[in-house]
Amino acid sequence: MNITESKELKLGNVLRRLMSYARPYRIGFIVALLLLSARLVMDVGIAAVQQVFIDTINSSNMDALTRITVICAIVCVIIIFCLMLQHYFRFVIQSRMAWDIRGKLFGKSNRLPFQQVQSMHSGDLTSRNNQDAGIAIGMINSIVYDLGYNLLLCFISFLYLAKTDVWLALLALGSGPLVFLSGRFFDRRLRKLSTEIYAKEAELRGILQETLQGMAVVRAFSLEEILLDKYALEREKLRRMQLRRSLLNGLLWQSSAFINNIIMITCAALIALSALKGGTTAGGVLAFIILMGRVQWPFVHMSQTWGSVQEALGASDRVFAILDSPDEGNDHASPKPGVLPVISDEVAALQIQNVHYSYSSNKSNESPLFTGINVHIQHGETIAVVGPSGSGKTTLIRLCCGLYEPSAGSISVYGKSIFDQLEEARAMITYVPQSPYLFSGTIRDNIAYSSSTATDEEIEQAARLAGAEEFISKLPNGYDTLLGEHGSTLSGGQRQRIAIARAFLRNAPLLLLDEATSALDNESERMVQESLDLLMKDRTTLVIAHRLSTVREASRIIVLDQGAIVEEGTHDSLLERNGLYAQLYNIQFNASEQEGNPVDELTATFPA
Ligand SMILES: Nc1ncnc2c1ncn2[C@@H]1O[C@H](COP(=O)(O)OP(=O)(O)OP(=O)(O)O)[C@@H](O)[C@H]1O
Repeated sequence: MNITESKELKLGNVLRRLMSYARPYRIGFIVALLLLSARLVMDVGIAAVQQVFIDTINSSNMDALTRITVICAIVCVIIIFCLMLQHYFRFVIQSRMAWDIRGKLFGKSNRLPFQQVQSMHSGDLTSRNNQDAGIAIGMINSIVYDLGYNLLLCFISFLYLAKTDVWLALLALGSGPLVFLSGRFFDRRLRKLSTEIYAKEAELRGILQETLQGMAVVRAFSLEEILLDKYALEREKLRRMQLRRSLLNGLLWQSSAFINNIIMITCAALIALSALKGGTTAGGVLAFIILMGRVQWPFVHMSQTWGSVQEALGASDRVFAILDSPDEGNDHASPKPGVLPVISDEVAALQIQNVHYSYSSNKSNESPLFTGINVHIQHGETIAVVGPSGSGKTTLIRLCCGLYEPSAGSISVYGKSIFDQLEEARAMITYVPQSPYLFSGTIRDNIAYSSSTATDEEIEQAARLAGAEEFISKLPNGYDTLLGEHGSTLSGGQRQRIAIARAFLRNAPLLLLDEATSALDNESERMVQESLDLLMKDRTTLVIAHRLSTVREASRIIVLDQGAIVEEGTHDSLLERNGLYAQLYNIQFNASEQEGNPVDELTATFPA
């Protein structure tokens, strides 16, 4: 199932699943429900007390009046204390449940197939985690506490009314289902509209997020107006949807209130008539009218809050669409850090066998990128992948990391299948992407992400090997310097060296490297390249190569074109062959030499 198309789940199913989040807090949940009975005493008691007050005033009994007043005051204080406690319990439990479901969503987002996450906007995932999860948990609490309480109130009030006039009590009760059913006409529309509104809100959040992240480009290209218009257009669509939802909610509320009021007036007139005939006292009429409201209220409340329940169901559908998605790979065992298979020359370091892959899930629409690609790398080899832009170099590396799942074929790392033994296979890999991703936090944390058990000495050793020590020591707090978002307070070369330090610390036997093409100044370029050379030493490496030096020194070069390996060999043999590789080489380097610019082996880049 595509995550973005949420499936409508049955109400019972949603409630059961959401209630499972209350299980760890069941004692507090029950205590909160018991404390709620204080409100029941207040709501039913107030009618009884008013009846007694009026009848006592009519009989002019001053002693009884004083006694009742004092008892009422004491009971009131106790009730208020219980309700405060109930409110506290309810808040704590609700926030813990929301915390738990958000934690589950966060964990799940990290295990979803990479391609699925790529197809979603990060703003959408953020919305599901923050807003939708909160709304879903809020619904379950409001159903259990408010609806549960109101139904109990209805039952007790009904018993009290039946004591006065059983037929009128039944009439008041009978109006309830009528009120509730009148609102059901709007259910489906409200739920569908709510799902659409949450998706649109997520989209808007995404636009905002993207604009903030790309602020430098926005300013440099003066995109402010264009983006504002785009935002305003989507905002207007959202406003209209919200307006439609509010109209539907208004209709739902008013239709239930209308039926309720008609029945209320009829019953009030009939009980007043009964009092005139001596059937009850003035206090009895007052108590009857108050309690009749209590009997009808749960249905009115249910009918009106049913709209909110439909909205919350829309949010729940979006939350469960994530939680119900299968994890990436077929390996559902927990990771076993540090359990590396024995490396032997008999087992290929990387074996890509007959792999087929297409970005489109609907294969008839788009021709596949790979149709049976084979790569075999022995331990210790360095294989450079070159090819024109869009030929499939990055996709190949991502397939090796298990980020994408091929439609056919197999990939194994040191004998471990990347799909059936994903965690074990990944433990053998270090992936250094073209643009390093740094998290907010300290430099130390950022290096340590690749090994949860690393000591400070090991982290510093990794930084030293990556040539990062010098600039880190000049920072105000050294390794404990806090980085800005995505490491924005560091230069491009410094960020790359932190990423290389991470790779040293991980110390996995297979290095998957996407060489950076971004222009660094010659000095930074040289330093980064030296660190990378050191990293590649004694490791098996599959590198998307851009530097001439990397390509020249590779044990083998694979030339990709439109998803197929069109040439394979060493630098000299491929030049001799005079095919695509020689063509790419000549465009870049011969031309530059002919123009009188000698090629710098370290910094010269291969075309992509
Ligand atoms: N997420 C994606 N969804 C759909 N198509 C994609 C996606 N990523 C890449 N492609 C397509 O797959 C093909 C190969 O892309 P890939 O990024 O692997 O090429 P590349 O050789 O690494 O290119 P470059 O050197 O420009 O980085 C391209 O045609 C590209 O448009």
